Parts: sequence; structure tokens; C-alpha cells
Amino acid sequence: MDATQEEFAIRVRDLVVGFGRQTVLNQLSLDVRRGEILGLVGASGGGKSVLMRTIIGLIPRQAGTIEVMGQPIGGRTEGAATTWGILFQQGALFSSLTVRQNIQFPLRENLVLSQELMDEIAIAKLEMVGLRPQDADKYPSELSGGMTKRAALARALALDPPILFLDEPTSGLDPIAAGDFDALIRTLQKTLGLTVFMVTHDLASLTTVCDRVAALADGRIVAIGPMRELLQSEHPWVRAYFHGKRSQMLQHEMR
Ligand SMILES: Nc1ncnc2c1ncn2[C@@H]1O[C@H](COP(=O)(O)OP(=O)(O)OP(=O)(O)O)[C@@H](O)[C@H]1O
Repeated sequence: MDATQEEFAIRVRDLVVGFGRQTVLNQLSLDVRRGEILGLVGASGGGKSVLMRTIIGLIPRQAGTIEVMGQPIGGRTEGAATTWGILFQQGALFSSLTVRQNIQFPLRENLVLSQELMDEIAIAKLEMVGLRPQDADKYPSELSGGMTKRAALARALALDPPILFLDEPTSGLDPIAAGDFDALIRTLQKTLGLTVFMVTHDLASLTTVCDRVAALADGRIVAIGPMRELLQSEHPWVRAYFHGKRSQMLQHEMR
């Protein structure tokens, strides 16, 4: 592995993705450094989820290259979605399975382990995300929003992935639960050395946990850097996003 491969967890070059006549990502390039938490912002419908799903290998691309942990991602990467840690915005857990069974799902799909070992792993992952062992037997309908996110995170961590992909992880949580979840992500990133790729609209998350923020507009990354640099960006969409009335109000509150 050369030095560049060691430095970057994800490298995207000249990526083109579209559906029918619509081009969603147009010659997009992006580097995610190993061990960083990168926040991705962009207009609604701008292509954030499409970018994440294309990197994971769930959506085919029309052009460009993608490397994850030094490995080129093919047009159709099978299995990546189960071996990397992914927290989708919706459909986080299988409703007919208990929390324990949900966490064990990727283990069963990818490994051959004894039930005893799988039970031990499930409890260890639950503790890692701040849930109690007795939560293992609950069904998703018996969990609060915050607990659901944590259980989904435990499942995402089941196979000890080097990268976590999070799609709006704090959406639907109250500010306290969202803050707790951000703190958890930060702790996991530090203790496990994870790289985190996070799509979010949450200004508090962007400010408090992201090492860098990338802004997606017109199908490309138009600005990338620490939040203080993004706030200085001259790009019209980035300015409108961070200096619009709502953002200003929040930033003022956060001071
Ligand atoms: N499977 C698909 N087939 C056709 N069009 C799609 C598909 N997935 C996404 N799109 C289109 O691609 C565009 C980008 O969608 P995407 O979900 O990535 O937006 P987003 O930036 O994540 O938005 P939001 O912040 O609202 O979640 C939209 O116009 C959407 O309709």
C-alpha cells in the first residue's frame, strides 16, 4: 500500500451518476482521510444519498473511479453493504427481529460463528453504543428513537468495520439525544480509529463532531474543509446554506 492509499479511506475521482436523463453527480471528486469524521451537506435532492450509496456499491456509476481502503470499487460491488458499517436514514432495523437478532444478522450473513460467540458479540456491541444487555430481547417497536439509532449503530459495528457510513444519523432525535449520539460517534471514532462519512443537515453535528465538512452542489463538491473554512466560502450555495436566516440564528445560539 502506498502513502496515498494509507492517507485516504475513500477516494472518488470524476464520478458521474444519473438516472435516465437526470445527471445527479457530475464529475465529482472527493477524498476522505483515514480516521476523520467527514460531514456531507447539500441541498435536498442534491445527491448526498446517491453519493453515499454509489460509494457503497449500491448504485452503478456511469464514469469515474472509487477506492475504499485502497481497494477499487467495481461497478457492482457485492457484499460491501453488509461488511461496512452503514446506518441508513430509514429502515434502520428489521422489525420482526429482536435487537440481538438484528445485531447478529450481518454476522450470520458473513461468518460462521457459534451461537454463544454471537451472543457475546451482540452484548459487547450493545454496551459499546450505550444500551443495556436487557435491551437485546426487545423488538424495534419497543425502543425510543434514540435507542433505535443506537441499536442500528450496534448492528453497523457488528463486523468491526473500518468505515462507518451514516445517513442523517441525528434526524428525528431531540437536541439532547442528538447531542448524545454525536458524542457517541466521536468516542467510537477515537477509540476504534474509525473513519466516519456522515450525511447531515444538523448544524450542531457539523460544528461539534465533524473534522471536515464537504458541500455538494451542482453535482460536485464545491467546498471542503473544517467548518470555520466553510463559513468563509464564497460559493453562493454554501453561503446561502450557512449564512441564511435559519443558520445564522442557530450559529448565534451556539456561540
Ligand atoms: N433509485 C433512483 N432512481 C431514480 N432517481 C433517483 C434514485 N435515487 C435518487 N434519485 C434522484 O436523485 C436525486 C438525488 O437524490 P438523493 O436522495 O441523493 O438526495 P439527497 O441529497 O440525499 O436529499 P435529502 O437531503 O432530501 O435526503 C433526486 O432527484 C432523486 O429523485
